[in-house]
Amino acid sequence: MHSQTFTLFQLGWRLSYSHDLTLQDFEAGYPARVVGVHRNALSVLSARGAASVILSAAVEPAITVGDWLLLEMEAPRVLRLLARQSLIARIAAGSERRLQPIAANLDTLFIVTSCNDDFNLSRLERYLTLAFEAGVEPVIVLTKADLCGDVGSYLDAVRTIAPAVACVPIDATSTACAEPLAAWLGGGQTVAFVGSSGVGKSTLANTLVGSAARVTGGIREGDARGRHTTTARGMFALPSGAWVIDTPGMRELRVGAVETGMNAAFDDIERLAAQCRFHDCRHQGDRGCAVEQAVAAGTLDGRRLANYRKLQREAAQAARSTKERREHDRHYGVLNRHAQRLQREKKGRDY
Ligand SMILES: Nc1nc2c(ncn2[C@@H]2O[C@H](COP(=O)(O)OP(=O)(O)OP(=O)(O)O)[C@@H](O)[C@H]2O)c(=O)[nH]1
Ligand SMILES: [Zn+2]
Repeated sequence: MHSQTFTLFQLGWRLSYSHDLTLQDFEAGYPARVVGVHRNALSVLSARGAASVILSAAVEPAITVGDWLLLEMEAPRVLRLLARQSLIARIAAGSERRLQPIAANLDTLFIVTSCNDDFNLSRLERYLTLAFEAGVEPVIVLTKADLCGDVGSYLDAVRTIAPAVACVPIDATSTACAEPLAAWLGGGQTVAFVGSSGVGKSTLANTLVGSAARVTGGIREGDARGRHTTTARGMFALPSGAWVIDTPGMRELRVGAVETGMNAAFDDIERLAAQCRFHDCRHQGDRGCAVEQAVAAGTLDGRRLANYRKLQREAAQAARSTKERREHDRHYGVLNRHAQRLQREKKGRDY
């Protein structure tokens, strides 16, 4: 897939990963980054070039795109999964509700929405929560700005919910959009896109691949492989040297809510809550509630509070399901061991 070799820095290596490695580790193995996850194998890139690592049952099953691994010096075998700097995980579909890693070691999450009916503050709050929970810097990308007569009002609206988050209006179809996003697309930086269908995620990725290709001498211009890159599943390099993680998991991300992310995404509400008269205030008709007073005074949007409550309920629900699952597993494990013992005893009698 990638014929070039990359330096560790180009692959997104950070000094902090070295802190996770001992001298023995460096003697026994070398770091490699996961760029593709297949049923039985991983595609990795390292300073040695591209390699395929066969997954054995013994290997950690939760390795995901973007992960850094320590590979054995002699054969491409996984010695260890290095501690992640950030991780986007989702609650797996189905009744089990396991946390499934989707993308690791991202620097930036581009939250993509358009300057039209797709624009929805509650959805943005969800994505912001997700980014903060994952430990990734969010950047809000407002596409279709070229079709909108009043981009300023969208920027103002974003400012009311996330004054500290960068918000960049663009025309995703124009190569000019690479410039305002350049700060997050430097060499060795890793990004991913989230957003509803039709907001321009693919368009933006294609433009970023295409525009820079043209700048760097047209190597990819008209080359079918260049186009193909953006639809490949996994992690691919932009000509700017940044990495984009684009996997089915990323596209199907269901935005759940989790506490750490909520504290960051709703820090204004958290700060108000600290001023409520009772420290166990539920902010629902409780006496001396600073949060509800702020809504009454018009300094806090009632919609935002309602969304906060909704995400809190979902987080509580998810936590409950995880606990129930653990109890179910434990119960099932006991039953299973019991059945196995009965079978062994029966066998013993048969001999
Ligand atoms: N004028 C204009 N059109 C845009 C812009 N961004 C996206 N589009 C158009 O919107 C349509 C949908 O864009 P896509 O890139 O397919 O959207 P997506 O987010 O990848 O959608 P999914 O693949 O369904 O998740 C395409 O026809 C794009 O050309 C923009 O900034 N300006
Ligand atoms: Zn309160």
